[in-house]
Amino acid sequence: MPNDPDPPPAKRFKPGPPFPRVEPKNAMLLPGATASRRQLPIYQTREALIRHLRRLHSAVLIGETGSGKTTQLPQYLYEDGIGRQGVIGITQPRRVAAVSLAARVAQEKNAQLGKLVGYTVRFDDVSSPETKLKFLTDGMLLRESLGDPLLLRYTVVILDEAHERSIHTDTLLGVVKSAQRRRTEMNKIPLKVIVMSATMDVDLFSEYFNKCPVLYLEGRHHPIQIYNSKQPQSDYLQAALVSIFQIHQEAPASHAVLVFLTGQEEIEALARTCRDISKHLPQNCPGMCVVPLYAALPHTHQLRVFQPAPKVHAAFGSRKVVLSTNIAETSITISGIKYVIDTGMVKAKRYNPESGLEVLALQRISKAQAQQRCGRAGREESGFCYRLYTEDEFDGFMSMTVPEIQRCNLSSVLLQLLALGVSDVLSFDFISKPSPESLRAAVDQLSVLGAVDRKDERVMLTALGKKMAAFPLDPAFAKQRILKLTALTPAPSRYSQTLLISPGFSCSEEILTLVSLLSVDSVLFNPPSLRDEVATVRKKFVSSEGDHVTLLNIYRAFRKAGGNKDWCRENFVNSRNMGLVSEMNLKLESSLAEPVNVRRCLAQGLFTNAAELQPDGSYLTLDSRQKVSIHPSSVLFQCKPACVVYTSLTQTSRCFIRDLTLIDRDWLSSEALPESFRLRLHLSRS
Ligand SMILES: Nc1ncnc2c1ncn2[C@@H]1O[C@H](COP(=O)(O)OP(=O)(O)OP(=O)(O)O)[C@@H](O)[C@H]1O
Repeated sequence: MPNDPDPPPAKRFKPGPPFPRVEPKNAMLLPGATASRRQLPIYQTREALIRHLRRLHSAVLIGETGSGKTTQLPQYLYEDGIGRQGVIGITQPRRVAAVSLAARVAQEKNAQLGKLVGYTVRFDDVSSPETKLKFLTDGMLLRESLGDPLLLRYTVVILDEAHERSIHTDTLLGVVKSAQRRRTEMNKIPLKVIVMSATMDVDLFSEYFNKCPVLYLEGRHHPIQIYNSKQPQSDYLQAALVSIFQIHQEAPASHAVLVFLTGQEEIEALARTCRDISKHLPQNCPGMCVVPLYAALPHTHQLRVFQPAPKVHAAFGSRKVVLSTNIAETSITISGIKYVIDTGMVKAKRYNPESGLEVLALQRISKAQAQQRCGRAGREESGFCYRLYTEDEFDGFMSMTVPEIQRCNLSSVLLQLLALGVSDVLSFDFISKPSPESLRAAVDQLSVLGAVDRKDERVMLTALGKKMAAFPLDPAFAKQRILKLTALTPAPSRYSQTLLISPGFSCSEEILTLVSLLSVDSVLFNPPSLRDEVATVRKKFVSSEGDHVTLLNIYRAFRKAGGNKDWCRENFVNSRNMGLVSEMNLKLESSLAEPVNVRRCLAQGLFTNAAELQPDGSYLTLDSRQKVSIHPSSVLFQCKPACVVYTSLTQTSRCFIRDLTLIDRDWLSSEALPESFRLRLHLSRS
């Protein structure tokens, strides 16, 4: 470790109050409970819980992180014969949680994964007709509801981690509530709904489900000692680095560390620094195995966090240090984690309905998130949480995270609701209403795309809109031959336009392929430590026309190589994710369309995402006049093109545009684009 003037954590941090601990009382042994299951706090209340839940239609369940809600409650219900006529579905905001929880519960039930206990997540369905306990992402259940609005396959739906308030959870809450009511009205098997979390606004949820009872689970399995920084930290990354190495030099190697950071680049950079520093530590220090975890990481790599650290140091063992985004914040148990380091920061979506811009911006977490982060320690034994912010700073955090539905573009959600037959989408029973401006902006956008018609105050799905809604990607993917895409998530609605107009440019195959490539998890590996090597091998694919054409070149080469794994490794291509796109029957032939057609089509489809070079070298978005910069990962980074369209916008130190295509500004004057946009374009030029 380089000269480090900071005192050890115990001196830099101030202890906060420990989590309360409830000693287990004498409990009756129930069938199906193994010793470790019986030790969880929820076990003490099993009988009472079941008694209440047997008669309740809806309930809110709140209990400490790690008390056993997610892994135990579904098993209790099943073991006590509740909901056995159908499936007990447990939703999770994230895929990695759904998969790891299903694996844990299957193990506890001594069952083969995919039989009694299974999961369904994007691209991966490990369930069968035998599956009674099914873990799934809330997005997947929402998808299922399109084909089965009453959710008749389910007898119980447990909405877990409801405090996260993702757009899918909030929409699902309304869908589940409506299915429950309609099933009762139609005398069908009732649907039991249980909303769970350790950190939620219980009154809000109880009120929403007709003032249903709130069940409190008392007790914490293992104590967690929280320490707050004594001083505000000006550089949370540096503070995290110092804390990691102080723990590393003081604690036994078996004590793993989990650090919460904000995004891929930050994580990869810190991982590199940690690996470099750990090489220069004294001989008697344990080895360090740094494991990154973020959404864009291939799924198999994500699962590495659950494995023990490989023995890199024969004599002193090696410590697992997990560097993660908020993907590890809720639900999951990572074995060995004794220490959590919480930077208090997160990258979250923000939407401005006036500009139509949706950006990812760095911000402080909420108190609920801080508590969830803490709860990732102390799961197998007592733990510690080092918060890189002071108690005063913590007091200033918002208590709950602002629901995503109030800070993102709503067009995909509205389209799904319309497809579900919701007659009045603008007054849909959302648990927290989105702003009228966002709703109006979403309707406007769908209307520009031809997905909806407006009559008076009513919004109706057009025949085209119905087709669009059949696909989870985005309204515009309504094309029969990509039916296999049904497992993808919604992409920004701006792709819609692109796909719709692609036949006019004779480049439907290219655009379909592009949208798929941009919608699956990253198809390319870009390890920062090998940046130069990656740049060298990618040179042969790079097009001066931009990232989209470059991506198509890589895809074509992948198909030509027959998806060969060695080829993928050499070219830093993620063979699994690329293979998924290829399996979708996107047989892109080599010279179907001229790249210029693809670019023209992208320009017209993504017209709201156009940006123009300014005399001072910066870029301004044409629609909302926002200052942006080209992200260094773009092949156009060095070229300073005059005008581009981009796929996404990320705000970190600056507002970066990513995945670009070079365009001619005049293409944006096309009659096909809305009059209002052309007028604005004209004004900006004059
Ligand atoms: N994969 C696992 N490996 C080891 N122990 C596990 C695993 N999953 C769960 N556990 C044990 O079971 C306990 C309960 O986990 P569970 O996910 O059911 O709690 P929870 O109350 O839902 O927590 P949270 O609110 O954090 O999701 C954990 O604290 C841990 O002791």
